[in-house]
Amino acid sequence: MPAPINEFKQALARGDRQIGCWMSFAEPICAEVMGTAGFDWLVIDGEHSANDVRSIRDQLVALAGSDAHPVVRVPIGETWIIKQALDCGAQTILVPIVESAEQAREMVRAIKYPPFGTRGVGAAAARATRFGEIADYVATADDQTCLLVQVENRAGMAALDEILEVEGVDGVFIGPADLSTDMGFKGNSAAPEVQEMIADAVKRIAAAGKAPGLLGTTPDATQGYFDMGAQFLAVGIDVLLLARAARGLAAEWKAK
Ligand SMILES: O=C(O)C(=O)C[C@H](O)[C@@H](O)CO
Repeated sequence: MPAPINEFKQALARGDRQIGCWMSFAEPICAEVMGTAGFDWLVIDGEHSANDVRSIRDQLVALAGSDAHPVVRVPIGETWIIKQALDCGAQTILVPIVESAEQAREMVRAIKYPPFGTRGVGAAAARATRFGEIADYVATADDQTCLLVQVENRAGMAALDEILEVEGVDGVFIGPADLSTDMGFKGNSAAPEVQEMIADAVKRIAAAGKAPGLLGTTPDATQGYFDMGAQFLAVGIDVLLLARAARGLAAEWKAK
């Protein structure tokens, strides 16, 4: 039995648009609810949410019955956390703050087994192999792992062309919040200068045959990124969905 097919990776390779959502509650039951919504992909955010490897694992379990593909964002691009996420059953890894082609190559190696890669071999007892049931996992997993790197500051943008030449990078996510802050537009990813840089990066990513990705947290921003051609596009964050709905409901009934 081979490793599960990564249909999200295949969709990106076909050029299909994939609509997703960020998950920041760091709670399995919330992931299970989000898994019923109909998104193509869902981010388990290990960078800006109170996630650890156990909660990441538990959210992967919660999404096992969903058609939404789980994307695990690790807190930082380090091999030890990536191998833990992969052994927990993640197949798609999102790495924040990638600033060079060498860093991107290191991340590609981290999601692949030796001799090409550096991923540690501990799958026999891991959830990734269904605890040993997937006998051919180690031999077949590399084709199903998917690497998405985040380019989200001026250094990364300066290295974007070299990053795009790295084989094994499947997609490049532009982080609007971090990019705008690094560009000097703190809290203002809508600044024309930021939007111009994002639009240019999306074109270059697509022209290189990689998938461009973005996250919009307001209708206008999301529509703008959709129109730019973002291929894997997150259209919201679970925490904001609840917070905004709750505030609106309270205001509606308290105003009566
Ligand atoms: O820089 C960004 O924007 C991202 O990487 C997404 C944020 O980290 C996400 O948490 C929304 O603020």
